[in-house]
Amino acid sequence: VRNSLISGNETIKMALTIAVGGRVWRKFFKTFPFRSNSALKRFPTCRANGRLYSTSSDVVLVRKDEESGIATVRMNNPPVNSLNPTLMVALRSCFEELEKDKTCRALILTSQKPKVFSAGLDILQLYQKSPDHVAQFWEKVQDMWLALYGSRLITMAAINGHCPAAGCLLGLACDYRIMAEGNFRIGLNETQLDLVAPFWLRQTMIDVIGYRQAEMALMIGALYPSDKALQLGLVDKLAPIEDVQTVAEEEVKNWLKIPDQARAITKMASRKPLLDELRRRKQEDIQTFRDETTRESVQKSIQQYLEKLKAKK
Ligand SMILES: CCCCCCC/C=C/C(=O)SCCNC(=O)CCNC(=O)[C@H](O)C(C)(C)COP(=O)(O)OP(=O)(O)OC[C@H]1O[C@@H](n2cnc3c(N)ncnc32)[C@H](O)[C@@H]1OP(=O)(O)O
Repeated sequence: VRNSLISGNETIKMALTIAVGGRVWRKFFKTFPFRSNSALKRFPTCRANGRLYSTSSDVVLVRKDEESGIATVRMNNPPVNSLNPTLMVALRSCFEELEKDKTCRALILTSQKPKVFSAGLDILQLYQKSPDHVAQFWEKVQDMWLALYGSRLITMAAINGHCPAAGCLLGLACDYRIMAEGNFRIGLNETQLDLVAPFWLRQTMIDVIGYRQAEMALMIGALYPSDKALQLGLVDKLAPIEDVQTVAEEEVKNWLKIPDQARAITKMASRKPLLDELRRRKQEDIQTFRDETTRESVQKSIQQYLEKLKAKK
């Protein structure tokens, strides 16, 4: 239903707007200008082009190649890039700054620490916290996702290690996923923590791997090794861990041959309904998360999960 609505409404609306050169079209180009520039720069924190790309923390490192317009965004929150408020705010802010940068055309998201892309949400932020705390926490998850999933840029996940839960959420929000070969796992294992993936995350999983596989994967909270993930279409390509970044750059260069406008409009045509739905249901989604995670039985499960993580050593 969602897909037919997209083609039936959004695409026609967009095509008409393009044809008659209406307001939405002009607004689109005002919001998403397309250009590129020159010179390679490396930045220790979130600075690129002398401009601040994120918060003052160094949990996100950005390097932008001015010639190609490709920005590499590295998560740098040791030991496992768990998504705490600082990292999520920094990522969101970085995505938004790159979005505004007229010379930026593509974004590669990866981890500064090979072997773990991201361990997902910081579980400690969900344990024995006040309802207000978890509500604010969840809004940061939503905002980070909205900025990445709704980006006009080519977004590529260079998954150089484990990628569970909200790590996978980040990967699914990108346009293309390259994952390290070997004993690394990816998936939405929320049910293992007694959590239920929200509608928008569930939908992106369905969109990427199809209904039946997504339904099963979500129910059992499956974490797949990278070769199985490739087979399912959860990732698009595998590479040796040391080559993931290079392969991502090569792939982006292929995508850059496609005119930005047509690519970005096509992407928005398929993503806008889900983006709009989350924007519309944001408060309801926050309430669900707050009520679910603070439930006694869920708190117990989170506690047990944390104990299992510690006992692993
Ligand atoms: C209505 C409800 C809606 C809910 C929707 C929620 C959507 C998303 C949910 C989530 O993302 S929940 C998080 C799920 N994440 C996981 O299950 C991953 C758990 N971690 C691991 O499996 C492993 O850590 C790893 C990623 C495979 C890496 O293994 P490695 O051996 O390299 O490191 P560890 O020794 O396991 O960990 C080091 C250190 O970090 C702590 N830690 C690991 N993951 C997390 C985490 N997600 N949050 C907080 N802390 C984490 C781990 O306990 C270790 O701590 P120390 O023992 O060193 O203190």
